[in-house]
Amino acid sequence: MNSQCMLFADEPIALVRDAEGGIGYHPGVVADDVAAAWFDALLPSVPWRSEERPMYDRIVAVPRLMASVALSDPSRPPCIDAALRAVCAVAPAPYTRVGLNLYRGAGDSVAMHNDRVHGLAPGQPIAILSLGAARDMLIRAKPGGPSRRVRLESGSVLVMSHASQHTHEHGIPKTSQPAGARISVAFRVRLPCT
Ligand SMILES: O=C(O)CCC(=O)C(=O)O
Ligand SMILES: [Fe+2]
Repeated sequence: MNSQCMLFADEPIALVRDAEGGIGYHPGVVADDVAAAWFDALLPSVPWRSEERPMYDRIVAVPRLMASVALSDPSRPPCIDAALRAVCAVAPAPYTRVGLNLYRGAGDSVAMHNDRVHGLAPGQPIAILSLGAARDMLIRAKPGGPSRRVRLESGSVLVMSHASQHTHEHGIPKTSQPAGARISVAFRVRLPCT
């Protein structure tokens, strides 16, 4: 890599622009060894749950494990606080809750969707820290058209504005390439009593 590339290696990449900051990808927010240590700490300590949902005439398992932890929960894993500080360095906000996803391998995914904004504080970002294996995210404007593909590397933070949830969808498709496990840690600002 030449010095020009080195200089800009960790620059944020704007993927979507809007009045609230749009959607941006911040590579290298957390060093690789730190991200790996947080992955190793979260994998066994988070209360992962599997969910089912109806699909046509069947009930199917949601293809990933999920968990949710309040940032005020005294039993939260300590690295959540360290992760919060790292995320606040690029997307400061009064976060209240983290939603975690565990993609066990290449077959785990999340379908294209926007995050439900009901109960989230207007104007506040959603910041997703990636740990473990890199996976691609697709981002597409709601009217349809081409998707933008962004590789979410371990230690990166993807920041999405509240407004962008009305205009764009995002998802993590299954991949035909072998993939190790990945944990995403999504920081959100919930309104009180929702
Ligand atoms: O795992 C990710 O990076 C995305 C997760 C996501 O979109 C969600 O939990 O709503
Ligand atoms: Fe989402």
